[in-house]
Amino acid sequence: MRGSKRHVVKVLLDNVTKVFGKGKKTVVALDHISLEIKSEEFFVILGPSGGGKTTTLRLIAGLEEPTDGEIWIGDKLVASASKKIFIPPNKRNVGMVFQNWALYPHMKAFDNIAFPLKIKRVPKDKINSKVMEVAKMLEIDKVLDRYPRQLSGGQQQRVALARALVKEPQVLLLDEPFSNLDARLRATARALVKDIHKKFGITSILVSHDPADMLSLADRAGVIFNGKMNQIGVPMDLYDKPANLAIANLVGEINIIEGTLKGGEFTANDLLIRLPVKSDLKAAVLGIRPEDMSVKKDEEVSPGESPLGWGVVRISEYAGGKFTVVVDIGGNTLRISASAPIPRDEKVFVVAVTNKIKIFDKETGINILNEEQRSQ
Ligand SMILES: Nc1ncnc2c1ncn2[C@@H]1O[C@H](COP(=O)(O)OP(=O)(O)OP(=O)(O)O)[C@@H](O)[C@H]1O
Repeated sequence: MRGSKRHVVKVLLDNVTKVFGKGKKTVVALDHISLEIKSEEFFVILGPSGGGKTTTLRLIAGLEEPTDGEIWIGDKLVASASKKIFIPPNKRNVGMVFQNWALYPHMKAFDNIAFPLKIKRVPKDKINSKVMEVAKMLEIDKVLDRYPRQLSGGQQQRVALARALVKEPQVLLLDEPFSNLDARLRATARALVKDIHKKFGITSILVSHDPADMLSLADRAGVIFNGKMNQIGVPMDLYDKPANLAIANLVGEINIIEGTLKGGEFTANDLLIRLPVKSDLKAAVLGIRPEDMSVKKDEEVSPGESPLGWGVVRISEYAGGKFTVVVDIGGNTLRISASAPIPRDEKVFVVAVTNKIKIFDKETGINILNEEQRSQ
C-alpha cells in the first residue's frame, strides 16, 4: 500500500510494541500495533484509560522510542527498533496539542504561538509573518498582545492550535483535547478542530475515551484496549458492527441480555427472539442499542423488525429532546428510545430493528454476526 497513489500513507505504525520498565516490573503499553493513517485523514484513537492511546501519540511525536516495530511519517522512516533509527521530535514535523491546551501563562498569545519557531531559530521577520498568517486563519490576530488569562476559553484553544500549526506540520496530534472542557466549550472546540482540519487539510490524529469525539470528527477510528488494536473502521461500523462486546459498550449505550442461542432462537428468562443466525451458543450475549428498539401500543411488527414481546413500563426519563423508556420484559429490563414519555405500568409491545441486533459469544466477547458475515 505504501507509496501507492490512491492511498498515500502519511502515518504508518508497523507492528509497534512499547514496553516500559525493565526486569520484572515491565508494562506492555502497546502490543504489536499496526495502523495506516491516510494523508489528510482525521483519525481518532478511542480507548479506555490506560489502553495505550497517549503512548501511541507520543511514539508518533518522537517523545518515546518503540521497543519493537517501525514508524513512518510520509516517506520517512522516523523510528525503527531493529534498524536503530530514531528521528527526534524537533525533526519530525508534527504539531501536538495536549489535554489542557497548556499555554505558557507568562507569555502573550503572540509569543506562545511564536515559541516553536523561536526554538528552531527562524529569523524574526519570518516568525512575525508566520504567526500573523496562522493567527488570521484562526481569527485571533486581534488578541495577540494578550496573556492567556486575558483570553476566553475558546481563544485559548485557538492559540494552542495556532502554536501547533505554526511550524506547518505534516501531522497534527491531539491528546484528549476536549476532556477538561465544560460541555459548551467542548462543542465549540470540536467544531474548531473540525474546521481547522478542513482548512489546513492536515493529517490529524486525535486520542480520546469519549465516543462523541469519534462520532463527530473521525473519518476512521481505531479502538485500543490493553495495548491491542481491536478494530479499525468508519465510526458507523464501529457503532453498528462492533468486533466485540467491549467495543459495543465503549462506543455507546447498549442493552445487554445474557441467554442461550440455539437453532436461530435466542432465549433469556421468558424472552424469546428469532434471529437470522446460524451459530449455537450456550452462553450468548444479545446487545441492542436503545434507538434500535421501539415500543408500540399494539402487537404490530413491520418488515425488518423482530418482536421481543409485551413488557411493562417502569419509568420514562427525559433525555434531551427525546425520552428513554425503561421496560420490564420477560424477566429483563431494557432502555428504549421514544419520542414521548409513557405512563408507568402501561403495557407496551417491544420490537427491535433486526439487522441492528448484535450477538456476542459470552466467553470471548466476539461479535458472532460479524464472523458469520465474514465467512460467507
Ligand atoms: N512512562 C511510563 N512508565 C511506565 N508505564 C507507563 C508509562 N507511560 C505509560 N505507562 C503505562 O502504559 C499503559 C498505557 O498508558 P497510556 O498513557 O498510553 O494510556 P492511555 O490510553 O492514554 O490512558 P489515559 O486515557 O488514562 O491517558 C498504562 O498501563 C500506563 O500505566
